[in-house]
Amino acid sequence: MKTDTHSPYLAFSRQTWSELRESVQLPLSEDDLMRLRSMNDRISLAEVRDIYLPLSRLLNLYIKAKQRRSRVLDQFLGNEHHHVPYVISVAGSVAVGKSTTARILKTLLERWPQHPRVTLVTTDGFLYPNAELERRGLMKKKGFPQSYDMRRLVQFVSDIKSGKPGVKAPVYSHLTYDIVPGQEVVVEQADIVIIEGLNVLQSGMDYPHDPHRVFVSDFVDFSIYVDADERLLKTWYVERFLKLRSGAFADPESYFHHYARLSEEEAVATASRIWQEINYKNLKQNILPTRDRAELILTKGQDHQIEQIWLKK
Ligand SMILES: Nc1ncnc2c1ncn2[C@@H]1O[C@H](COP(=O)(O)OP(=O)(O)O)[C@@H](O)[C@H]1O
Ligand SMILES: CC(C)(COP(=O)(O)O)[C@@H](O)C(=O)NCCC(=O)O
Repeated sequence: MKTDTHSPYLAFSRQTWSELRESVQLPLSEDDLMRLRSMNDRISLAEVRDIYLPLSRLLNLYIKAKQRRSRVLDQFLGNEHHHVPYVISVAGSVAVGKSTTARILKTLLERWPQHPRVTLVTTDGFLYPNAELERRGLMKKKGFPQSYDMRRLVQFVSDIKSGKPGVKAPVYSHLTYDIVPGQEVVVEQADIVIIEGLNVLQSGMDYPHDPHRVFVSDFVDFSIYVDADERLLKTWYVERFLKLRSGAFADPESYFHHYARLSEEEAVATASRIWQEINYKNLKQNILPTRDRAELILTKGQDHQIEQIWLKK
């Protein structure tokens, strides 16, 4: 572990961090391993053991401390104890692996007796529907601050943190490339809510078109930023696009059905263009500048291996 007195972060190498797994009392069961494997067969189980397992232990300690603190406050105020979920956010570029990280954390955190109910929410549900984006001339700006109904997202997180029952979030489909009418995720009795999206560390400054004073981060207990070199990000974006081309794009319901007919070379060129014109621009302008607001930064190298961990002191 490196300590630089001027940095707000403690820096861990992969090796030092992985040694912390010794302190984890809940080893992975065969069942956990099966669940993780069925989620994404490219996830390395060594990675789960060395990186994500110690992280789940750290989160478990933070959550228990927060639960104790809120019981003390209720006792002091003479209030009946009410249950409020612990909120974890996961930020980073498109294709860095936010949703995979969020799903691994959900699987691991559910195993702890203090917080078995974990709900996952993605902020893409708060994108404006395509019809509205078209009306505003924003179809090529999906993922940029202007493309989200940020006030609705902030209200959603605020409702969760005020302990409201049955808080609802809209749902986005990567297949139809649009909000799914009538579908919603309901957050009910959750011990932990994981909110994943490229915008979760953004503040009012990032929304000059719609300035607001309350941010998602005001309601988040622990924030994570998943980071990687931009060349790796582009490779992962193109690889995912190629995978979708031979899978989901073949579905006539898919917004990108016409991409299924592209040759491999054409598909790589199309994905590279979308990356360069939309997602890379968004990364540079709106996502990367929020990285240092995170409590924890996971820096990935080749094959999604986490090489460095930065934890705020
Ligand atoms: N830990 C990991 N190990 C192996 N592959 C991964 C890992 N995380 C993500 N991927 C792959 O990288 C691509 C992007 O991941 P995804 O979670 O969809 O990213 P995001 O939600 O940030 O857009 C996907 O093809 C996914 O299978
Ligand atoms: C819906 C998104 C903004 C969000 O990305 P995610 O949270 O899945 O990383 C992104 O996947 C997207 O659609 N970007 C627009 C350009 C593109 O089609 O990739």
